[in-house]
Amino acid sequence: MDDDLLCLHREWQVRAREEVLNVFGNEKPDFEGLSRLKIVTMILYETLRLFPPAPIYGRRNKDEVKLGELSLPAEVLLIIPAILVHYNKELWGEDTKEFKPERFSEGVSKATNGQVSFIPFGWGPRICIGQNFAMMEAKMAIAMILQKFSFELSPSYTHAPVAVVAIHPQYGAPLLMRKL
Ligand code: HEM
Repeated sequence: MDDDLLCLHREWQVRAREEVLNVFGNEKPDFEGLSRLKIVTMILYETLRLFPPAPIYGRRNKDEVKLGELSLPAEVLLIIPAILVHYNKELWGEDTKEFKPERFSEGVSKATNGQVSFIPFGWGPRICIGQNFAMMEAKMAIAMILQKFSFELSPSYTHAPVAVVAIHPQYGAPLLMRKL
């Protein structure tokens, strides 16, 4: 999904490549450098907002709990619609459907005004244990691709995100890669 969005928004592909080349040149990305990638991180967050791989997930409350005016008996299955939260206009503004990595230019808490409105990895004590690993892995893959290739969507691409367990492009995302 990230590569697709960088094809559709070439200006962000250019900005991300500039950053990657500034930080690593043609050297292999290392952990310290990956932590300094700001533009790439903004792009990743915005991609996770628009296309959260886990669009909904469930939680079961162990004991009876009061939630605002609701009283939930024990063992109720709660479905958390992360994708609806990510597209909520009250939380994100009228441009919620647009790809705008600049929302995250000052980090997640600024982008969300301190609310729990960005939840691609869940939230609270059971937040995804692999989130840092997943972010590092994605940054490394993107950095290595950006160092060596420019890319655009193949004309055969059809935009058809589908959720079967995780959100992914239904017909794949064929890219045309050009060696730099
Ligand atoms: C982009 C990649 C990933 C996304 C979007 C993601 C998303 C999530 C979400 C939403 C949850 C919470 C589910 C719930 O509350 O029911 C979760 C939990 C979890 N994730 Fe991930 N995840 C990702 C990558 C990974 C990776 C790479 C690992 C392992 C290396 C991992 C391991 C786990 C584990 C073990 C839990 C359960 C934590 C617990 O219940 O205490 N995830 N993940």
